[in-house]
Amino acid sequence: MLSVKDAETIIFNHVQPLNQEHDLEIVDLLTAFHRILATPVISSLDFPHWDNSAMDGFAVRYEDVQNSNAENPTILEIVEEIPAGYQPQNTIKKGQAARIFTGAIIPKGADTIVMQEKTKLQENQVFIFATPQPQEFIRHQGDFYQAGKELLPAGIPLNAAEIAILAAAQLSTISVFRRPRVAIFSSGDELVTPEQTLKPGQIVDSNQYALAALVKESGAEVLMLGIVKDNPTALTETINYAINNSDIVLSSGGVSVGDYDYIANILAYLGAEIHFRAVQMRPGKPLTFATFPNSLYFGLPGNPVSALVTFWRFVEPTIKKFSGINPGWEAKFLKVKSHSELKSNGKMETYIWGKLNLNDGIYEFQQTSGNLNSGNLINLSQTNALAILPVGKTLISPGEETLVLRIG
Ligand SMILES: Nc1nc2c(c(=O)[nH]1)N[C@H]1C(S)=C(S)[C@@H](COP(=O)(O)OP(=O)(O)OC[C@H]3O[C@@H](n4cnc5c(N)ncnc54)[C@H](O)[C@@H]3O)O[C@H]1N2
Ligand code: MOO
Ligand SMILES: [Mg+2]
Repeated sequence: MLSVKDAETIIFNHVQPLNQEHDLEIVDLLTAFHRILATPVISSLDFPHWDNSAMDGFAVRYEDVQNSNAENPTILEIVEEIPAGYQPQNTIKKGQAARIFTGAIIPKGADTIVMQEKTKLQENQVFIFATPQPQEFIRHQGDFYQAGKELLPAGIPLNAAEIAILAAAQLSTISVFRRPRVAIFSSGDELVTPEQTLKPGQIVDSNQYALAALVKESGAEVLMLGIVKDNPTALTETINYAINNSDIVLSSGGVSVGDYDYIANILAYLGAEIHFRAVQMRPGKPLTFATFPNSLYFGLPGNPVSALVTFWRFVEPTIKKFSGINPGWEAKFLKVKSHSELKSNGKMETYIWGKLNLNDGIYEFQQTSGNLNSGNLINLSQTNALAILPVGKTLISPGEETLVLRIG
């Protein structure tokens, strides 16, 4: 059976990220949050824009104050007060200083700031009680960034820091990648909506809602196509619509070997290239991956945990890579101590859901309580990690290290 690693390689090799020229949207600073920058940003401003003071104090000439101490303070004449936002009018000459505040422009002639705690102000004179370092507390023009260089590279998600940088650079129309469009539907004769009355044998289509939430969390747009009966005609119609109206299609159910599991046949009928129909993992074994000329298709297994585990392991990084995130679209794994005993039959790469708990600042994995059955979605609540036992590993004892995938 195909290993998880090989399945991942096949999938990610088929993900062609959004195009830097054609897949753009222009957004403003307030709507840019969590969008992906599509083109590199270059500013024509230096940061800082001009030499400025890092402290409230006095702008001085270093050579005037280089022998100052508490017993022999240097006394300078204050010729100007420079608050932030004010353009200094005077040049500081020998024996002179300017009163200055944090962020204000350094006046001509001055080369050093003495913080006010090391001074005493008396009328228009300042007593300097300590010798500063030359250039101390001056933030020089261009120290942080020089105009014309790359300020932000394409492919990064715009979080608070990046939005602050764009605002500071006065760049308020921002070119981001459009959101990928992900179609979702559920297949199964037994499925009803949360609003419908349950008849014997029926269950609620919870996968559609879970997947919609995860797709949104991954930064994509959701196209909800509802519940489709285990009926080849209805499924063909839905899949055909989905592949023509989205970049990525997620179905859940109908991918195993049962008589009513039609998905793979319909994909083949519609001309898909089916890359695999099973992966050596549990839960999630019947995961199906296929490609059409303009869309990627994931046939997720119907069991609620299997659908989510395969989403976290394969679909989330696919959406991120497709969105243009680069670098950093890959799934992130941590090595942590396991608090619980973790078991597997050793035949499949096994994903065990649970929590990463902080213990004295160190993460520990704790398996969820109750039944680890891929049909049991109840104990998925508040889980935030999947511990992974590789093929061949049957036991991880408490205190032993395990690999985990962070989720949510
Ligand atoms: N003979 C075999 N039977 C099964 C195998 C196998 O290898 N040989 N694999 C099992 C595994 S593993 C899984 S996982 C499931 C996958 O099944 P399907 O993807 O075909 O899904 P269904 O048969 O349609 O449903 C399975 C299960 O999940 C429930 N379900 C389906 N859709 C939803 C939904 N939208 N929301 C909530 N729950 C859903 C469904 O009622 C079933 O209980 O196959 C095993 N069988
Ligand atoms: O391995 Mo299936 O995906 O659990 O029930
Ligand atoms: Mg089935």
